Amino acid sequence: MSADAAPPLALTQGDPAGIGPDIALMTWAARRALGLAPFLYIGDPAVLALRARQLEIDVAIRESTPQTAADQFGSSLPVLPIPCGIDVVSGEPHAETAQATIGAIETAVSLCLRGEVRAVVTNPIAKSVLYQAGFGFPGHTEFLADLAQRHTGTKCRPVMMLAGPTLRAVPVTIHIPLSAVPQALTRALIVETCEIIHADLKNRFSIASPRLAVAGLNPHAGEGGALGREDDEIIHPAVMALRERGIDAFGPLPADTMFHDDARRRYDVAVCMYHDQALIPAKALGFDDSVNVTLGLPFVRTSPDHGTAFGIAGTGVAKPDSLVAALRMADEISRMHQETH
Ligand SMILES: NC(=O)C1=CN([C@@H]2O[C@H](COP(=O)(O)OP(=O)(O)OC[C@H]3O[C@@H](n4cnc5c(N)ncnc54)[C@H](O)[C@@H]3O)[C@@H](O)[C@H]2O)C=CC1
Ligand SMILES: NCC(=O)COP(=O)(O)O
Repeated sequence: MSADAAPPLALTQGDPAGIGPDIALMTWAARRALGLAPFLYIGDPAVLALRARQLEIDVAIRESTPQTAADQFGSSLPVLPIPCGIDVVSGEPHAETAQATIGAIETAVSLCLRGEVRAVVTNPIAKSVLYQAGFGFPGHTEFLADLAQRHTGTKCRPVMMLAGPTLRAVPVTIHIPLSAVPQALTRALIVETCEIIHADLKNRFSIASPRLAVAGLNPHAGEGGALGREDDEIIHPAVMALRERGIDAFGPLPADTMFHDDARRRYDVAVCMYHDQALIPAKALGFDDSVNVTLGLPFVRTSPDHGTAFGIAGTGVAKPDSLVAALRMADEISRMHQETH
């Protein structure tokens, strides 16, 4: 790395049988046209080489470190090697690769907390594959918070936000069954989530006075209690508490009418009560270019909004756009963060 160059971004492999390697290769191939910041790929060079042949992408794959990646990025794809230990077949996930997948994430976080990379960008993992290998977290979001906590000794509460050109949306509860949502929703959880959103929209997204639109849980936000009591008894008091703390939160809003074009102009983020309430509008409005960004972490983490897409891995059909958006967002936020520290 030349003396004045910023550290690279870290890009984890994700599930090696998924489209992570495809979109990483496509993104690297378009790096000049897109004006992308250098990234260091953390994963198995053999998987990448095989996928490049399948996709007919002409690329030199070069073993690298955070210190050498930025200089190499123009002429080759820099890789910090973490071998998978088996021959990976596109589209055929295998529990034996789980340790390498997890290892790539752990390595990226360690490097980031040591300042050797600027941000962590993760390719998609298949949760079920990792669960088979004993992975004890619902997804990256919770795992990254645990890693941060282990490194820093400070409690960390992560918040998932899907951010696209026309909508930012946060699910207050994430990967839990729908039937568990009403029990999980508490006034304290909503308030804490909104405080983290408010702080990060100001500090990381430069929104001076973020407006938080809080969704109801039940149809018509409970219709005065006739269609459920959580809206009046949990969500409304949470919104009041937030307003008392000076946060511009409003709601609970009927969720069916808060995502149309005019409604979205009235807020900076939609705070939703469960996974699909947030992710359906986010992906419907911007599947190709939305980014999954984790708020509340002591480092910057972004990810494409989509999953492993095993059915199209190795075919050339996968679009790299959401990964490109995730890399751009990680670059912007981490540069801003460096300037203010
Ligand atoms: N950040 C992460 O690690 C995420 C991981 N997942 C995991 O991914 C796995 C598969 O999940 P699914 O629900 O099937 O969602 P998915 O996003 O992998 O696929 C849904 C549909 O979109 C298509 N698709 C996805 N990405 C695409 C791209 N870049 N270009 C073109 N088409 C694309 C797929 O071919 C499929 O038809 C699951 O195990 C899930 O846990 C899902 C979302 C995020
Ligand atoms: N549905 C979003 C998703 O699964 C991403 O989760 P995470 O791995 O970023 O926690």
